[in-house]
Amino acid sequence: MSVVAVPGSKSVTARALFLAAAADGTTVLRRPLLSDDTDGFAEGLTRLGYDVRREAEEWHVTGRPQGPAAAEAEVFCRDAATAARFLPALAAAGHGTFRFDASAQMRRRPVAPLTEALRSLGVDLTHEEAEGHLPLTVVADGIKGGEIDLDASLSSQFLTALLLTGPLTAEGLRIRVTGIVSVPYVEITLAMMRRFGVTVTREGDTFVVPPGGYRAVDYAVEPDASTASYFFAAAALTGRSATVPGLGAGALQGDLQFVEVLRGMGADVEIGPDSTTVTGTGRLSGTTVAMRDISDTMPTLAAIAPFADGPVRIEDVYNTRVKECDRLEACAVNLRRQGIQVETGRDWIEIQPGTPAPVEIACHGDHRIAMSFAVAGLRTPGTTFDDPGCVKKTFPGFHAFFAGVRAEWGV
Ligand SMILES: O=C(O)C1=C[C@@H](OP(=O)(O)O)[C@@H](O)[C@H](O)C1
Ligand SMILES: C=C(OP(=O)(O)O)C(=O)O
Repeated sequence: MSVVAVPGSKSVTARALFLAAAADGTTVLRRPLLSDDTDGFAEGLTRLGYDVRREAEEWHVTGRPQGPAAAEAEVFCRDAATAARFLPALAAAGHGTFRFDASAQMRRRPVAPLTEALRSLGVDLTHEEAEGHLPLTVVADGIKGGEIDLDASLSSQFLTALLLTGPLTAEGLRIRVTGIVSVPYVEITLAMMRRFGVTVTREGDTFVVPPGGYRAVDYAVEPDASTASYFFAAAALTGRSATVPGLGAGALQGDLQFVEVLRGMGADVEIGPDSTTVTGTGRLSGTTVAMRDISDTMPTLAAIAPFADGPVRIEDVYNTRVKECDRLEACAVNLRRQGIQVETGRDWIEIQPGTPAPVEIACHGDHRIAMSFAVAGLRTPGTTFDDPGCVKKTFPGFHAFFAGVRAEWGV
């Protein structure tokens, strides 16, 4: 058995940073994720004029309920959609001129439903190049609040941005949502807002966010469940056992449900109060699974799918096409290059059993493609990567850490 202590959650760290910045008082963040995304988020807050002090595993953020201290700022969101979608909403609730830009990868990803919603609330927001994409400039003068419609079928992050911002508006927000994906991420948002003192209520499809401030707290970040999926999958694939501490029955993150997919394929799964263990049984059966709620783990499953004894079909994952890359396409192309038979449709992929050939994996600058195929590489010696460093988005130390687990398992 191996105890695999994975780094903190990206999603929880980003939300905690936002909430801490918006709260009255100084928040202590324990064991935040140290990665490019969260570094970019924290740097963005600093640029907006917030006081963020980072000491390794403990970050201190002094909030400003009235909004950014800076009257003008340029924020570079790197590859992080959390920063690119949450920070413009935070800035809009303040007063000043704030410009947001991002990497080429993030510039390609949509923000239109969010920016249209902000505009309908009266925010002066201009897209500099392509409409609905970064770079964009917000000329902020507070948000009065009110009622808005939001299409969250491409990303739940638009809704999270507005929910987090709601308490900073004068009258609160009523957000009527259609077509939502990644619902468990919205649950993380609501649970964390409650922890910082704000309760959102629901009336059917409408989220009702009251005005009134957040309070600073002492917040421990739980380990990242999407990152844990690589070690759970590796255990299932190699007949080993992986225990991830800090992620148990009370975990906030929906991606922990990936272990239920592995259970359905034949792995032994034990979810304790504060840890989860997956033990491989030497067998992986084929499966059909809808991953709309846990789509960051789609590449994890796709990469190990050829080792199942029947077809693996993953459905309802259209929005994986607008992540760091078109993940359905990237998985299909890499699997085909390995000699595996794959079919894809608009929102699904089906992978046939086979023996993958060792090839160079095309990462498309996507940390999840790299980490997923590294797991599959346990059974395909000779697998290499065109851009192994792209893991820095959420887990800069992944390759060394993974090598340590392999050494412990002797695989
Ligand atoms: O809110 C969040 O922290 C996230 C929401 C999900 O995105 P979508 O809502 O775009 O699916 C997920 O894929 C992403 O990694 C993190
Ligand atoms: C989709 C992801 O990230 P982002 O927060 O940039 O959307 C991801 O981490 O898989």
